[in-house]
Amino acid sequence: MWRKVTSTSFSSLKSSLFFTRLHLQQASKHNAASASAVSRFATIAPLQEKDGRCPFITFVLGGPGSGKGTQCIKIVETFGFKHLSAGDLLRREMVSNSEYGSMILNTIKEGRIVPSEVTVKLILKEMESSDNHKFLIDGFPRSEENRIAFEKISGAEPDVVLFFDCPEDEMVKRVLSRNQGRIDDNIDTIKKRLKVFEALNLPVIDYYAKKGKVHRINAVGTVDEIFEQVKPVFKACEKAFNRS
Ligand SMILES: Nc1ncnc2c1ncn2[C@@H]1O[C@H](COP(=O)(O)OP(=O)(O)OP(=O)(O)O)[C@@H](O)[C@H]1O
Ligand SMILES: O=c1ccn([C@@H]2O[C@H](COP(=O)(O)O)[C@@H](O)[C@H]2O)c(=O)[nH]1
Ligand SMILES: [Mg+2]
Repeated sequence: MWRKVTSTSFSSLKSSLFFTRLHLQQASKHNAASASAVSRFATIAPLQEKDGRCPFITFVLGGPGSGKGTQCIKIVETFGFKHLSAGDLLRREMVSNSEYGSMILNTIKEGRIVPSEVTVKLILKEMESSDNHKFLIDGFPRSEENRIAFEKISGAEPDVVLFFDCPEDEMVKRVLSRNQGRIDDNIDTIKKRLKVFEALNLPVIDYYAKKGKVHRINAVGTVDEIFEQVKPVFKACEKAFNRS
């Protein structure tokens, strides 16, 4: 549970983040009590502080093959985040004898989006069990429904949203040469993923852009060139990393 801030020396950024979260958490409690839509999440608890520090949450968004995972590895090395790829969590769940296994397999094959209930549960479980309090949530939220579910259940909003903006032909080229044996790295599924990205994921980016949280990264160039655009985003947040 977030602790109430009493000091007046906090920066406006910090207090606005805190009060956004407090507001969301209060809204979450209210909604959990009153809205049946949320009742199916009842077994998931809102995010807790870790060692007196608020979780620092980054959503890493961009189309298929835009380089999210590649840049997350570099962010982890430089800034010490915990990287949670929603796609990786779903693939792990799929091969773990889970009741959701065949549903996840079929959904990924079709390039569609797994129900929020499943994905949010997996993400929050990983966040709760991590010693880290700085998270890169890669490839999530995929839709407004995902976003609303995450905010309601966790009681938190992202501090930062990275958007890797990449032309479609470059994304297709990268995915087709990825060679990691993914069942969705074929031209038919890629076309579907691109459509889903445009229809459902861009509205999430628009939503956070209106809140001033989106950092657009030009995802064309070498991995190092792209990381040069990413670095200042987190350098500017270093004070916020350890807020309580
Ligand atoms: N800047 C770059 N230039 C060329 N290739 C790149 C670049 N960044 C990543 N790649 C390569 O493109 C492929 C896709 O990258 P990555 O897996 O990071 O994308 P992603 O956004 O995580 O994709 P997905 O949403 O499908 O998981 C990988 O093979 C990666 O090595
Ligand atoms: O929040 C999520 C994330 C992913 N999926 C499904 O997994 C695949 C692959 O995701 P990557 O981020 O490219 O690894 C995606 O196309 C979706 O089918 C999801 O449903 N929800
Ligand atoms: Mg990825």
